[in-house]
Amino acid sequence: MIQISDLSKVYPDGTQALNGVTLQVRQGEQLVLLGHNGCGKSTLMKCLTGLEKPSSGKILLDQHDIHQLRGHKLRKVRQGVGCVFQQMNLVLDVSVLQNVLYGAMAKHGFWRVLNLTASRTLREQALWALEQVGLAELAARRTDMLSGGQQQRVAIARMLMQQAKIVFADEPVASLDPKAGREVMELLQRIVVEHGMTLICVLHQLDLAMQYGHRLVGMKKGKIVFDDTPDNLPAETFQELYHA
Ligand SMILES: Nc1ncnc2c1ncn2[C@@H]1O[C@H](COP(=O)(O)OP(=O)(O)OP(=O)(O)O)[C@@H](O)[C@H]1O
Repeated sequence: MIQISDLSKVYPDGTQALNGVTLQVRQGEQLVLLGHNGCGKSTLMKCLTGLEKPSSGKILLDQHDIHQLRGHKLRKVRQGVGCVFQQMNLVLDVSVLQNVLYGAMAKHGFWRVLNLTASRTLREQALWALEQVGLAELAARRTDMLSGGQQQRVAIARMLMQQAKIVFADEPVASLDPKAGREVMELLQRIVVEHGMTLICVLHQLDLAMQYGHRLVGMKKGKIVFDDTPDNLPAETFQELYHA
């Protein structure tokens, strides 16, 4: 369960990016965040992943306040959180297998997840994760030799390796062509459903949002302006949301 209570964020230059966001996301829910450029979606994702500190309010991930935790306890909570971001957060000059092995770093430490020193079990797990995303045959390839869609698949394999319970995806298909984007969303949804993960995903494509979100949350000027299932949202609501 993710509980966000009255979250606000004011950047040092005075920009108010979030203004009293309150949201509860149940285990296994797939939520899509929508909204015009600059409405605060990425800031919310950064607060959720701990990259930005909120100015006020609280975020509980499975009852743990991530902005209060330190050291071992923080690492333990982070271990259960997978990220698939637009800037893919992969290490590009190492192998695909190595990137997937990094998914086990929070649990096993840096030295034990290096390809040369990792246990056979860990390497088998990483290969299994790559099989799940259809990339096992590219395990030894340098990551920067993969296409954008393949790199996103590696990020999904890494999150499987991590045994993530919660997945934050910030515009995971933004840099992909429509076909590759749809394939990545299809894969992400299948993995999330199969493993009972909770997903919060920022999307700009309304068709993808309608197809892959069980729940759509719209933001405007740092606030939530709707929160409903795709079936319950009239087309005008979307138009209003994206009206400049
Ligand atoms: N580091 C920062 N310092 C100051 N202002 C920032 C910073 N990061 C974001 N902002 C501002 O905060 C507001 C929200 O930005 P944010 O990136 O969260 O929006 P967004 O909805 O993700 O937009 P997009 O869809 O374009 O990615 C914007 O006005 C943006 O200019």
